[in-house]
Amino acid sequence: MKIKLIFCERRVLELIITVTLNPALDKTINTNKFIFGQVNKVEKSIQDPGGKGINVSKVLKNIDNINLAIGFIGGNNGEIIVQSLKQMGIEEKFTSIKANTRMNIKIIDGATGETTDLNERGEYIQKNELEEFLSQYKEIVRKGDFVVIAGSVPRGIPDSIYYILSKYAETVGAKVFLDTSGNYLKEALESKVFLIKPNIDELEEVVGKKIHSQDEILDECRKLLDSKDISNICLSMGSRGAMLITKDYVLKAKVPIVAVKSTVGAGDSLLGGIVSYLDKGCSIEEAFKCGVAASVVAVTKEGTKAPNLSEIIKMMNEIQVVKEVL
Ligand SMILES: Nc1ncnc2c1ncn2[C@@H]1O[C@H](COP(=O)(O)OP(=O)(O)OP(=O)(O)O)[C@@H](O)[C@H]1O
Ligand SMILES: O=P(O)(O)OC[C@@]1(O)O[C@H](CO)[C@@H](O)[C@@H]1O
Repeated sequence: MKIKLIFCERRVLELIITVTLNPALDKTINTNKFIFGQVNKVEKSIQDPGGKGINVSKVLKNIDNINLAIGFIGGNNGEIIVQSLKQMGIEEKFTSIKANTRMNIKIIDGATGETTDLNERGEYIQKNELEEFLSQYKEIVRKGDFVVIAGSVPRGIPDSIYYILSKYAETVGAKVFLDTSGNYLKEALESKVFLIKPNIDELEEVVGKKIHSQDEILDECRKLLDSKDISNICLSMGSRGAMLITKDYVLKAKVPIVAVKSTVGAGDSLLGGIVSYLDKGCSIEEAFKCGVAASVVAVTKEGTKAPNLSEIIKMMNEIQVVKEVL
């Protein structure tokens, strides 16, 4: 593992930075059976700090990777998130905003195991708040860093924001890991990105067409890798596992059948596991296996909870990664 000395005023070596512009306090509501349009009895509800970058930070912390969480935070919900991160021992340097950070509701139907997400858009970010964040970002990100940019973007911020952040990282020599969708993803792909983690819907959105088979997935990913400056596409496919596609080969991983408690944050655990093991100096194959294992453990946990190291290592024994040369 790279030795990293922290912080924040004087930091010496490389760092993993997670960027969550639109964090959320995730409220998970468990019902025995969720019936739309009727009164539903809540069996249990819990709250977790959430937002995709923050979830990646939680995984990294559990696997012992020092990392710094940044983005926007405000109000009561923001305070709860910051306190939770402190308790977990996660370093943060969020930019304070006037508005309250959003709350996202996750409804779990105990009968089907399905999750329904009600995600708020996130309040407006003021111009001065964005400027403060950008100047802090530029102070923090340095050569050799891993920058994980993930999730949606709150109102008041241009579509080009992830392009701006990624281009800056490229300029200073930091590696970018990106997990977002829509225009934010499309625009960011005009910069150099080390890895993107779309699900099928997000991939279809980027390539502008429906994808029906695995051959088509590989074709479309190869076209994307040829036309953009992306090194790796990690495609998450829910209970069908994941693939990691490069110009030369594809890694395929199936996942075991597990008792699912909540799928929220599974994709973030996949990304977190990959980033963690790459940071420890492992090969992309090992890192991918770690990510897949982390994501499988994540779905067995209630709410938006991150898998821990021993659970991930145990699960890695059950994940087979097959490599096919393209
Ligand atoms: N039902 C499941 N059983 C086992 N593993 C699962 C299941 N659902 C998801 N996973 C694992 O989690 C990974 C990520 O899941 P998914 O493709 O749903 O991510 P996502 O769409 O990015 O989700 P999110 O945005 O909520 O994190 C999958 O590639 C798989 O490894
Ligand atoms: O609205 P976004 O930013 O796309 O997604 C937000 C979110 O659903 O993503 C995480 C799970 O991946 C949750 O913690 C959080 O509520």
